[in-house]
Amino acid sequence: MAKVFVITGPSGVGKGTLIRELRDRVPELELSVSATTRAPRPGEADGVDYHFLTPELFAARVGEGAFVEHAEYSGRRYGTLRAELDRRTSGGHPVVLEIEVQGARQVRSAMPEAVQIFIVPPSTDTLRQRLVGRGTDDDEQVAARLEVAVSELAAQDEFDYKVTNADLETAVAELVGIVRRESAASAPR
Ligand SMILES: Nc1ncnc2c1ncn2[C@@H]1O[C@H](COP(=O)(O)OP(=O)(O)OP(=O)(O)O)[C@@H](O)[C@H]1O
Ligand SMILES: Nc1nc2c(ncn2[C@@H]2O[C@H](COP(=O)(O)O)[C@@H](O)[C@H]2O)c(=O)[nH]1
Repeated sequence: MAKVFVITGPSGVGKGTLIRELRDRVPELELSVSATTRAPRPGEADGVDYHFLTPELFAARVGEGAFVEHAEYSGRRYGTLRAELDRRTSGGHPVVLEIEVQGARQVRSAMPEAVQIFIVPPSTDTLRQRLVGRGTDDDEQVAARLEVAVSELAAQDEFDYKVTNADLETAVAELVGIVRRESAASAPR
């Protein structure tokens, strides 16, 4: 069985950046591409960064039971399509999901064997600086994301692992260690 890793934590903490670096070092690690109703950012491509769905199509897919988990975040919908996850796990390679905390909880119920990792920012100030520095969200969106971050940070002890993303290299090395250790532990002998 393919090992599933959930990487969660507040928006702007560096989940996407860490996963890119992690996949450079663990090339067999597959990324499950999420679905969302938010608009693509400059440079984002459909099917690569997200499956971009209209609100109507997303709702229809929810009705069909097509999602493993889904959640509303900052006024938009996000979710993991069962078909996407099945396709990624079918090769037997480890798979990573990058999702917010409500979705991570749903995955914990549906797939208790999945390894859940919470990424912690060095401080709330640093989180704000990263969100602002990324330049993808206006002031109102940054404030909304920081408000959600407060409750997400309060949930960090629910997760199997906590990794602080202060120095990028240190955090990536920690993630590589977790993925390699957990994958080896579940490999057939
Ligand atoms: N260790 C780090 N040190 C400094 N900057 C970082 C570090 N990790 C990530 N960043 C920067 O922080 C910003 C946010 O990172 P990223 O987009 O990866 O966050 P995210 O958690 O994936 O956000 P979202 O959940 O909104 O997708 C980016 O500009 C990224 O370059
Ligand atoms: N529950 C889910 N959350 C997801 C999924 N894909 C991404 N996300 C999370 O949403 C927020 C906002 O993302 P952004 O791309 O608009 O910055 C962030 O925390 C993501 O991790 C998903 O499939 N399910």
